[in-house]
Amino acid sequence: MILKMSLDQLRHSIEEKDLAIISLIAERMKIVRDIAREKERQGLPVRVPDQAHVVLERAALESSRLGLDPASVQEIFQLLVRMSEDFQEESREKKVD
Ligand SMILES: C=C(O[C@@H]1C=C(C(=O)O)C=C[C@H]1O)C(=O)O
Repeated sequence: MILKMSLDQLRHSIEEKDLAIISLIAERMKIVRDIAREKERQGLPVRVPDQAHVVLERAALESSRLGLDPASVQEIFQLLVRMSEDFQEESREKKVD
């Protein structure tokens, strides 16, 4: 079925998926904001290497299951974790000022 679609239609399908990915990143960051508040309340550090490791391992496993290159997907998740940690650091810095 996908073979019958024009290049424009296929690119439109990619656009829809790209927008969905961005939406999910925004949802992830909303959860990060709640986690940031809770960790600050409990006096816990922003960066938790063991938890980041769990996230990256899960990404690799799920990627392999779906036939994707795990190392490439892990790179994407490294970026997401960095974005999340940077956001948490910045929100703590803002409270100090
Ligand atoms: C979100 C958290 O904060 C950090 C960011 C993580 C992430 O974005 O997945 C994971 C671990 C922490 O380094 C957390 O502690 O769960």
